Parts: sequence; structure tokens; C-alpha cells
Amino acid sequence: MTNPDAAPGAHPGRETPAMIRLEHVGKRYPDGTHAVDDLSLDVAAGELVTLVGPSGCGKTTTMKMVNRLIEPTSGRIHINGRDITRTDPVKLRRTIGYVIQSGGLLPHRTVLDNTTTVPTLLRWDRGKARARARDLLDLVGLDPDTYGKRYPHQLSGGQRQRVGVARALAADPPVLLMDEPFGAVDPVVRDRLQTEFLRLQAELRKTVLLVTHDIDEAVRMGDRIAVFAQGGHIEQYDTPLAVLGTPANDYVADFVGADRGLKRLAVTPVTPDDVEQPPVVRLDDRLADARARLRAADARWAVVLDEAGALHGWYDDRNGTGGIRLDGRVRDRARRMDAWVPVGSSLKAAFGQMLQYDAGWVAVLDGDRFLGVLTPARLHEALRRSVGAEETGIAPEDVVLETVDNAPGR
Ligand SMILES: Nc1ncnc2c1ncn2[C@@H]1O[C@H](COP(=O)(O)OP(=O)(O)OP(=O)(O)O)[C@@H](O)[C@H]1O
Repeated sequence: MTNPDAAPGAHPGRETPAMIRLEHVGKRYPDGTHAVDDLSLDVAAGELVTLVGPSGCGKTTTMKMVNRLIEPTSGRIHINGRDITRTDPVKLRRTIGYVIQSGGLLPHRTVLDNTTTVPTLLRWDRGKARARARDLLDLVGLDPDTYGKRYPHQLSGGQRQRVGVARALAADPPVLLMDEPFGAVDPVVRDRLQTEFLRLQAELRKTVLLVTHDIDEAVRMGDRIAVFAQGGHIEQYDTPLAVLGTPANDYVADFVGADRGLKRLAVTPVTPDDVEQPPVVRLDDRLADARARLRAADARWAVVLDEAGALHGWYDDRNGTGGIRLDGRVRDRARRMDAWVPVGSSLKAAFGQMLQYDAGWVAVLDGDRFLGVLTPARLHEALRRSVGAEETGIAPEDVVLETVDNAPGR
């Protein structure tokens, strides 16, 4: 299963031919350090793979061998079927976007000039290169008129990172290498940059290798995660759900942390099977009719939709009619409620909405269509089902749970 927060079209790679293939790759530095050892890895086109592990375990060395900033001492690396040792390294690097932690911008060049670096090296027409750079700055959330003429020191850390991403994408490379790209900014900015990059990736579907030492970032960003250990080998290479659900060994279990059950919230999607159906009334319904419907369903509250069928909020019958005439309309008693998530969002996003709105449920929508509500009990069930599925190999929807009483509207 792919990461629900990750790019929708990005797929775990087994069905499609690899865009990046490492075959028994090793790197021994001249001083004898064995940084990478017999490492094999396939990354499918359009897939985002995170390389995660503690400091010094060979993640950066592995990544730099893909654009030949470092030469392997054994093994083969192919990009799109071509052995990269047969490609001139300088030419190769112009076809691979590269984003590093500090942004890696040239300090004496403006943001616009930094962004046009690779297209200029590729001898693009100047007008075309600048137009492309402006589009990309816009895409990464920087107004080109405001920021294009600034120098890197006139930007915040987060803005520099955005320019770094725009620059890496300028020549439209199929492959993007990102080395701790969000490492130099504070957690709030990092979270925003991660979200923005995932949105961008959903559109661009680049083949991405992203190095991080942060398991949360690896889980959030990756379609698949490669967990590295000291000595430069991979202990597990799988989807975030599988790595969190069934760590391959004690090392991986230790690395992903004791709270891996919680981390699964971020990678388990809300499906239509998870929602329940409380009674639904419309703003224009008569209160008497709404009450009758609630009574018939033995429920205390109902979801309220507006005339167009969009979520408005809820109607609570618990306090009786309190003197309000029953020939009134639901709109007289309805309360607004903005807690909702699109189907397919992560359970974590749904839980976040519940907390933000202090709500006992969130509506789940498919486009504008109301599918039902997710309650804390249902959320817990979905999480347990996903753990059960991982342990038993059964599809999540077929996992049988001993359920708690969580009937809607009660
Ligand atoms: N030029 C070099 N010469 C000798 N050893 C090196 C060289 N570059 C890196 N190493 C060693 O190779 C190992 C892997 O380094 P690498 O930078 O790939 O790790 P990493 O997982 O990216 O670490 P970090 O998260 O700290 O960046 C380390 O032990 C490091 O000290």
C-alpha cells in the first residue's frame, strides 16, 4: 500500500521496471572505510524512496554514487536501463536534480539566476530558462517578482530550501536526489515543506531518492523506505506500513521506535469501510421530521447537509426542543462543524481534525460527496485492522475484530 500522504500516482516499484537500479554496489574509501557493502536497490519510475538510518551508515555515500559525485568500488548502477559508468559524469549530473540540506545556492547570484543554473549549462534559450525558473519559483510558493531578484542571504532557511527544490527541478530531470532536504529548518517549517513537496510530487511524479535520519520523515514521505544499518547495508526495504507493522528484525524494530503503532496513523488511509452512517438531515428539513428520523434510528444526533449536499454541521436532539417550535427548520438548531477529511487521507490527519475541532467525529468526503463519519472508536478499529492485516497477511477489510459498541449517533 502506498503512503496516503504521498503522491497518489506513485507506486511501489515491483510491477514497473526500475528507473534507478543498484546492483551489489559497494564503496570502500581509500582509508579502508567500508561505507557501503553489497547493496542492491530498485526504485520504480515515479516512486519516492527514503533512505533512513543513523549517522554514518552510508546513506549519503549511496546517494552520491547515483550521480557519480562518488564512484563505487564494486557493483553496477543503472538509470533508466543505462549503466551510469558509461555516461559522462558532468552530463549525467545535468539530468539529475540534486537538493542538499543547506540549499546549496550560489551566494553571489540572485534567486532567479540560481534557478536557471542548469538550463543555462544545457544552453537553453535565456528567455525560456527564465520563464521556466519563474514558473518553478511560483510552484514552490515564492512569488518570482518579489524573490527572483533577491540573493540567498536575503531569504529565510525555508525559502532557501524552496529555491533549492526549484533549482533542482529547473531542467525537468526525471530523477531527483535529496540529501536531508528539510534538515536545516525548524520543525514547523519542515512540516510545511514536506507537505508542499508531497503535493508537488503528486503532480510531477519524479523518481526520488531522499536521505534522512528522521524515521518520521521517512515514513511520511516515502512510498518505500530503505532502513540502513552501520556498514552500509539495508536491513529492510518496504512500504512504511510494512516497516512499521512487521519490522524485519530487532534492529529495525528498535530504529522505528516503540511508538510504531502510533506512527502507523500517518500511513494508514481512511477508507469508505471505516465510516459509519449517522442519520443525515438537511438544513431545510422540518425539525419535526428530523426528530422523527432520529427516533426511528434510535440516535441522538444527525449530520446536517446544506441544500447542495455539502457538509454544514450537526444537529443534536439531546436537549429536547427546549421551547422551539417543531414546525421550525433544522437550520434553526443546526451547529456548524468543519471537521472533515477527504477519503484516503491518513488516520493521523483525521485524528488531527478531531483534536483541532474538539469533535467526537469527522466527516469523510469524496470530493463534495458525504460518505459518512469517522469516530474515535472507528479510527481505533481501522488502526487495529491495519496491524492485524500486516500480521496475518489478510486484507484489512477482512480482518475480524472483537468490536466495541460504537453505533452512530448514540
Ligand atoms: N571521504 C571519505 N573518506 C573516508 N571515509 C568516509 C568518507 N566519506 C564518508 N566516509 C565514512 O563513510 C561512512 C558513511 O558515510 P555517509 O556520509 O555515507 O553516512 P550517512 O549515513 O550519510 O551519515 P550522516 O547521516 O551522518 O550524513 C562513515 O563512516 C563516514 O565516516
